[in-house]
Amino acid sequence: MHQITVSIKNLKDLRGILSNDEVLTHSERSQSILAMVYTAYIDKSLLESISQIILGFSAKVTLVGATTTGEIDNGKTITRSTTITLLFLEATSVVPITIKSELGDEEEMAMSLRHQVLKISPKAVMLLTTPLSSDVSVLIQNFTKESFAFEVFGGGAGDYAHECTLLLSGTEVFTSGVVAICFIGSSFQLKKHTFVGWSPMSKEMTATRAQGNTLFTIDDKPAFDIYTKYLNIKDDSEFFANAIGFPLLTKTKGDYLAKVPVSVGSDGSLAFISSVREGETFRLGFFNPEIIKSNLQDIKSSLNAFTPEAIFLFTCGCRRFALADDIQLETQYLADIAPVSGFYTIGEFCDIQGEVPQMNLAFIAVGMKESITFKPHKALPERKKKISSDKFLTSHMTVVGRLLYFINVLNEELEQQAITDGLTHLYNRRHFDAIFSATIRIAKRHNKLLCFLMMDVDYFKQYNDYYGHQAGDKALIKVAHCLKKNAQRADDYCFRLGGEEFGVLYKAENKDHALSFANMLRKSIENMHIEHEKSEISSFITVSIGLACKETNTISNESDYYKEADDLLYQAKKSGRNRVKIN
Ligand SMILES: Nc1nc2c(ncn2[C@@H]2O[C@H](COP(=O)(O)OP(=O)(O)OP(=O)(O)O)[C@@H](O)[C@H]2O)c(=O)[nH]1
Repeated sequence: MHQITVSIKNLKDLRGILSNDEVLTHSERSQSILAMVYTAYIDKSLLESISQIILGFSAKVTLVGATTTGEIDNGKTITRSTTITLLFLEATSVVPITIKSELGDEEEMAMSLRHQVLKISPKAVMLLTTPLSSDVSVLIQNFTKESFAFEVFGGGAGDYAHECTLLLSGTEVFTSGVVAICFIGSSFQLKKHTFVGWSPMSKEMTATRAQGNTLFTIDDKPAFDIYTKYLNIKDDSEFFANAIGFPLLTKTKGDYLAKVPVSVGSDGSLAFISSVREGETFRLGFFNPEIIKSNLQDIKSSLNAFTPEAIFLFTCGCRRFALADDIQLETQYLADIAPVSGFYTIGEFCDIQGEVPQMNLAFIAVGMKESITFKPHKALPERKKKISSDKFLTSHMTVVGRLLYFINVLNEELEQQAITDGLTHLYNRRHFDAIFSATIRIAKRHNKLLCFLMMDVDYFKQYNDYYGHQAGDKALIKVAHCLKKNAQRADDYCFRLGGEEFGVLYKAENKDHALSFANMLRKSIENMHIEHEKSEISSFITVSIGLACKETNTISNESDYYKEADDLLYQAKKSGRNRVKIN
């Protein structure tokens, strides 16, 4: 395998390149040639002329191309240009599959693509898509819905004006569809890496209303609020450029995926280029040069050990805005391992543990080789300028990074304090109010019984009067500790609702289970044997419990549900204390 990339200014340049000795020699030796054209110009006739020349060069050529928001020429980021990459393959064949489409038939397009790809069993499939005129998330999700035994990677064609993108396949130039380049051959090998390089900084938030690529509400408030409230980003012509620095980060398979909002709707909704799921949680992220540096170093050592013969980069156009001139450091970083080509995308993707998320802001590096004979690792040449001492980590960025880190930690501490009761360290009443409605809403999606338990310490006034207020505090801490110790499942929540009153929210298979759990809590408290001489029903501290269990679809009103548990607690007290009353 051998890769040559050149930038051309005109068709004469292209003809010159195709007649140079290096190209002719590799062409002769090759079984197939993949020619890729990446161009900033949304110019159909330019692509058609390029196609005529390249296809006329050799019958071995498979020609594909895309418009871009930046091109990569031997690792160098260049803009407003046209690059031609020729990948000479000695033992691999390349089969292109081209599907043109209209908006809305992505599912059909995906099925047809899948059917055609499966027939030829490729090792890897590189996809070029048209994100401005088709829903790429739907295409990719359906294409990879069932298991697949090939690697997938690629990116969306770009356009500086975000108006129209073009794909090229053979002699065809079109605005909507997909081109799949299938690599077939037993000696073809590939290694992919991806990272984002933005770090989370805010509290976790939930997409409470979303459909398709539109996010309407975050934590039940208009989604745009988070950009105005926390970042002072306005809904003006600069919105996209400002929001790039602060995308929403979702955690997927241990790593963060970034989603950058592209525009704001009149209802305060945010539009993205990939879909947003209701219930999805995320944090606001910030651009973190330290993470980028360390990810690049990891990729470099992994790719160096793989000894690729060519590297393709699919890197999000947004990275160029955020990294500005430093972008060169990122794309050139791998160029001393193998020739690096590629382009800046609108949305990029690659398979991660069997799934292919549509990414944003990501950097994808794909190393390829054909040789199966052992090659010793190339010792990495010393870079004249080490990445750790370069512009990536100017003192300014380090300070900003650390300040953000500080804010983050502070944020977490404040958040924890705001929801915790100072005496018992259980969740406080305020957090109960937030969790109670959220639990009811989320539980509606499951079929379990939701249980709300209200608990009150018996004869606690007498306890305080006899043992003193401080001893009373200690007793409350012990009761709280006992609750926490016994209610440990991920969706058990214990609260101090106020004074000597506690609440537990939990789920159960049925009422019998719910009741025995409540009785277990009650007995555990009595079994702590906290002496209570003034109790009329026991020698130790005991509690009374009201327990309201509900099928979640029968809860129409939170306050009625709360009152039901409260009334049951009252009945437990009235009927003798140290007992559970269930509905
Ligand atoms: N030590 C201490 N006492 C508290 C705290 N909060 C509330 N209390 C006391 O808890 C007692 C609650 O008394 P009551 O509401 O009369 O109830 P009770 O004595 O437990 O009687 P029953 O609930 O009917 O069994 C009051 O004396 C409050 O002052 C606290 O944080 N620490």
